[in-house]
Amino acid sequence: MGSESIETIPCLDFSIYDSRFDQGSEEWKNMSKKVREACENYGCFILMYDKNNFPCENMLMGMKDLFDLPEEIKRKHKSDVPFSSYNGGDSPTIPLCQTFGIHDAPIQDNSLAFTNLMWPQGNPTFCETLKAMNTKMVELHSLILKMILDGYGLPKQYNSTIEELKYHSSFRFMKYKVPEINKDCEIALVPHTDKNTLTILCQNEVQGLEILTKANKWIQLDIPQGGFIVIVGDALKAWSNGRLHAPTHRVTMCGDKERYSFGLFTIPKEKVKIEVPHELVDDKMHPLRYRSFKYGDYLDYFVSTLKENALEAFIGV
Ligand SMILES: O=C(O)CCC(=O)C(=O)O
Ligand SMILES: [Fe+2]
Repeated sequence: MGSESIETIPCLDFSIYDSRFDQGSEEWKNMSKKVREACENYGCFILMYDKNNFPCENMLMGMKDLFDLPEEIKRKHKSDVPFSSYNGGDSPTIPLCQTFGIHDAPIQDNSLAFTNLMWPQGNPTFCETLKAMNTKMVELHSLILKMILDGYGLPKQYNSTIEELKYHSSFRFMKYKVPEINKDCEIALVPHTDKNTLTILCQNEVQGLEILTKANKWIQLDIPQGGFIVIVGDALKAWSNGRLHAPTHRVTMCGDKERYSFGLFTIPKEKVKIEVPHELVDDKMHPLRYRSFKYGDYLDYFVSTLKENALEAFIGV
């Protein structure tokens, strides 16, 4: 055996942290430092939550019913927002994966409109669970982004930047099919970085998410029940002058059980300029890596080129 140690993604216990948590306390500062370090070193971490606060089990149950609906009903979900319409698993980038994206679902009408489109007879349980899950996940995004600000010791004036970085959200449902019988394992979602600000995902008991480390090694995540995975996206990486890492990740399906995951993706306001805070730039260790940009322009660029290194190509100094 070699002496190489296997890297593990940090696991942070957030069960006592909510929006009412004392943000000046030592505990808060310690956790902010751990969040910052995890996001710098890995671009992701596992977050253990209080099960009483997040209706994950109910959401996973509801989404099984959603994916069991007839294809012609699911196809009714169409959206102008990129990657949000129903995708039935026939895309080359997501060969085994079916997805729905609901843009700005916390706005009550969007959750209701989506539910009523899928279940014209109504499905109040699904709708209420979606709204509750959304609200809680948006709160968690705010908490983590605040911790990142505090982890860098940035002044409060940047709170408004956080608001802009998480201005929109997309709630996404994913179902991964089992690989064909003659295949052991199959890539179900091709390697990519998330283009948004921050992603928080929850899954059923079937693992499959893999992260490429900075040392260029794929590691399989083992996300426990009661845990989310938090992933830094390109927009947050750019804002942080590349100090936070946006990890390449993929999903590999093995075995004979379907995988379900859902997540909330926060997305910057399209028209606002994303600009690296001057506090995160210095001549020696952290020279400026990214020019300021409008997020909407970056997304257009990515959608039209689908370049793997879109961020560097678009705004790299
Ligand atoms: O399903 C997962 O665990 C990962 C999904 C993902 O990476 C994405 O939708 O961007
Ligand atoms: Fe992703």
